[in-house]
Amino acid sequence: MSDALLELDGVTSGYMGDIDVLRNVSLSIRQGHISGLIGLNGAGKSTLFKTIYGFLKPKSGAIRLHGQDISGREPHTLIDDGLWYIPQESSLFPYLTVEENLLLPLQGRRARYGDVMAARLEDTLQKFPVLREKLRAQAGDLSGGQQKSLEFAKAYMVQPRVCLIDEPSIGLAPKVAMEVFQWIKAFAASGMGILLVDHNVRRVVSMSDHIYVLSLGEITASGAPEDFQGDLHAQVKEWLGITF
Ligand SMILES: Nc1ncnc2c1ncn2[C@@H]1O[C@H](COP(=O)(O)OP(=O)(O)OP(=O)(O)O)[C@@H](O)[C@H]1O
Repeated sequence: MSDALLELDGVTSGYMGDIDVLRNVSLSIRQGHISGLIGLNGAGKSTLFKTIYGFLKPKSGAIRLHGQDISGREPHTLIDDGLWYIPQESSLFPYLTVEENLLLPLQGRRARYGDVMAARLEDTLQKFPVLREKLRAQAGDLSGGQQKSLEFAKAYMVQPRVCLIDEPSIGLAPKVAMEVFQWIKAFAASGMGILLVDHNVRRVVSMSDHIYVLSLGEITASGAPEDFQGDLHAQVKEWLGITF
């Protein structure tokens, strides 16, 4: 039996009719591991996230979370089963305060979180101190870096078993981006399984336990980071099928 938390087995998916954006994609995410996904613009990385998280229903193949097939399940039910998604675009409610944004996912799940909500909030504010002084501020009034902190703090509040993270460093100053990568490492160190996409390929390769290369909707290479060291620039071109 596989020890993967999340597993894709031959998944084919797309937005309309007979146009397949993802073709026969198989990958797995293990506890405490970062799986890095790299690919050119338009390769299908965001489509892969949307398919796993239930926004798109696979045409074929299976997506298993803790061994259960979740293909096509509603996103909110996946949260209950320990899956969380930090999308490239904001998932915050801009007119709610920082505190309301943090508590919202837990308030809808009182049976699970009712007893731990206050302690979880305090723990989260210790991990993300910048948010403590902004608790009563509207999320939409925060800077870009603070909003990204809030996205990760929200995930920390829920403490999922698997976290999908799409382009977390895009548009951030280098210092803030470094902080974001530290949070991701801390998430994995706490036992979370991570699927990470970022345009900073060198960073993704250096911090992942396993790499997948997605090219035109197909996984064209995969392996341990050691297999991906050396002349990264030339290798990336080869994996992605770029010839000049
Ligand atoms: N809502 C949609 N409807 C139809 N086609 C879409 C939709 N979203 C994306 N696509 C198409 O699916 C393909 C893959 O796009 P996707 O956004 O998944 O790629 P990506 O690897 O995440 O690229 P990027 O790095 O630019 O975000 C592209 O050809 C894109 O035009």
